[in-house]
Amino acid sequence: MSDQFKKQAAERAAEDVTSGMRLGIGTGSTAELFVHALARRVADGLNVIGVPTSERTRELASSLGIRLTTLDELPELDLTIDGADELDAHLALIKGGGGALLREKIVAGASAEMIVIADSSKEVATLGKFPLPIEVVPFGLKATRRAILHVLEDMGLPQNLDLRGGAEQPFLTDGGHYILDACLQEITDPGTLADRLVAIPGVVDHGLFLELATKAYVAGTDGVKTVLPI
Ligand SMILES: O=C(CO)[C@H](O)[C@H](O)COP(=O)(O)O
Repeated sequence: MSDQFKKQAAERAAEDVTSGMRLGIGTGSTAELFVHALARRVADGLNVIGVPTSERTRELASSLGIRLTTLDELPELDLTIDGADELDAHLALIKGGGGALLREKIVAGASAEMIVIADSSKEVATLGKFPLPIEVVPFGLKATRRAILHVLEDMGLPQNLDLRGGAEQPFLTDGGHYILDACLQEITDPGTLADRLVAIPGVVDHGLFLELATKAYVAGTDGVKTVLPI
């Protein structure tokens, strides 16, 4: 069922794309459904250019005939469309379940608008049930991990931090970094947590996307609803 909802949200977002747009194209299963919907419109004559947020998305979009470039070639975008792991009523997000958070955030930050596409299971009152991905450089991993744990302790948050993929074969992002997933349950002050995490040397970025999304299409049993940040 959730796949059907993801498809409905993705197809609704594809309707918002108009000819001439410079698009950021997200990563994940919902974003992939958007890529398919966009490719159908491109085949019908829609003229757009896209910047993918991962190598995975680049391969799919290019195989479906969507014209692509890089953010270096096109540093200003009109619209990014991407999935999310969680969204709240302010359209604060947790992203990075697919490991593409850094490029996703850079691309969303370069875009005038960001539309989130999701099934209704992703809507939450408070962010944090989904583990927060924190992207770190491999050098000094243990020291960086300790510094993150210190911040979590200081903020009264649970100190559960897992290296994605495990120590034997850590997951590597497109940028060659590791991901630490923080199981926090309830993030009551995402702004402070975001600021404190990025201030740690060794932390590249984290999956809190604050004040980036301008609209969401959330699909569920009642159809696709439009959510604007409160
Ligand atoms: O942030 C992401 C990838 O880094 C995805 O947008 C997020 O994980 C949602 O994925 P899906 O659409 O497969 O549920």
